[in-house]
Amino acid sequence: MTAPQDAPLKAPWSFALPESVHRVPASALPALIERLPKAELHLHIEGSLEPELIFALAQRNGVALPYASVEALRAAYAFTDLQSFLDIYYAGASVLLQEQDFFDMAWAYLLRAQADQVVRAELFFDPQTHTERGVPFEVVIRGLHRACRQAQASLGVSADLILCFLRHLSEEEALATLQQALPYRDLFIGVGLDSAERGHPPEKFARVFAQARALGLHVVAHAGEEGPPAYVWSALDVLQVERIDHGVRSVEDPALMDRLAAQGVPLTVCPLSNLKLCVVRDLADHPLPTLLAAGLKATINADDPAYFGGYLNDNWRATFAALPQLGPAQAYALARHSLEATFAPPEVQAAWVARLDAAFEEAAAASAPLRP
Ligand SMILES: Nc1ncnc2[nH]cnc12
Ligand SMILES: [Zn+2]
Repeated sequence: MTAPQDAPLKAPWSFALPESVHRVPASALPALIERLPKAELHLHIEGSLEPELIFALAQRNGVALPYASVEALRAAYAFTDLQSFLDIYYAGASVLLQEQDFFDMAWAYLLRAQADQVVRAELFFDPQTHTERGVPFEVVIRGLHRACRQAQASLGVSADLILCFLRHLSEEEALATLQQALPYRDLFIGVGLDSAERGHPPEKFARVFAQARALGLHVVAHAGEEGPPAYVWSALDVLQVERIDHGVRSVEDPALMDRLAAQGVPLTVCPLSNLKLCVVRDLADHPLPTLLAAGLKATINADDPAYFGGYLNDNWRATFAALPQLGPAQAYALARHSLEATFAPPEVQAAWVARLDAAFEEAAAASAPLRP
């Protein structure tokens, strides 16, 4: 007699779940999560600057820091909202002066990403944070780009850069930054929008995003982190973004949820960031399961790992530990969404998805009961 087949889980996503997903027991999930190939799509490279590297660069560059030690700096990482974090984050970036500093910061992150099985990283950088202090744009982008190329060559990690405009500054300053970036057009793949969200709606940057699109650049924007669902609507309608960064407040607006699901717009969700910046009170309250159940293309990302207590796999681990609604099907969907939401060519994405499927197949086979 053959065992009755489990009814296939009804997945609301754009792909069928491989059959192996149903054969992975929940007990095998923590180890499997560590090994899954993933993409990191929401990572501010300046937010990967660990206190130890801040102190080492401060010493190398003769920069005075307002903290006596690594421990004193780390102790200041107690945030009440986005702005309280940004104040410390911009201060930390002040030690970055030379091309080698930008390389060292990005290289440290890329090594860490490789350990978390990141196959693709699309890294945000904030040039205005540096050019405002007199560091030339070229110094910033050449150091970061060299680390990305070396990651592909020696770590097998595919990495590219996304230039973010600071939304607390004016659109004129963003336009000037885009002009400054044009000679280096081949060294970055897109533009984004970050920094203080409240009071700085996406429509403030309509013209600079139109210019970026006309140049053939990819476009993404932070929206719906602290800001209202209306900012997600205008990021889609006015900026015409391809992905929404964060977007967690979309759960407050059922019509917006329908739109995001119908259009398959990826959301780059950052659970530990949301916890540390008090966007959610507890990870157990995080809307990620609701987003997935509604068929949205949600992904897990680290945002600013040096400040929020964890890199990519730390985010996966903490999120799955806090939310029992998340099982093997959701792990598969989250990893697959991340790979298919990259700006890599479709055939490259397909090769990564094949590795994802193989990881699930291997875990299912290893968990199968032995036949007598
Ligand atoms: N979480 C975040 N939100 C907005 N801007 C940022 N810059 C760095 N991290 C950020
Ligand atoms: Zn962010």
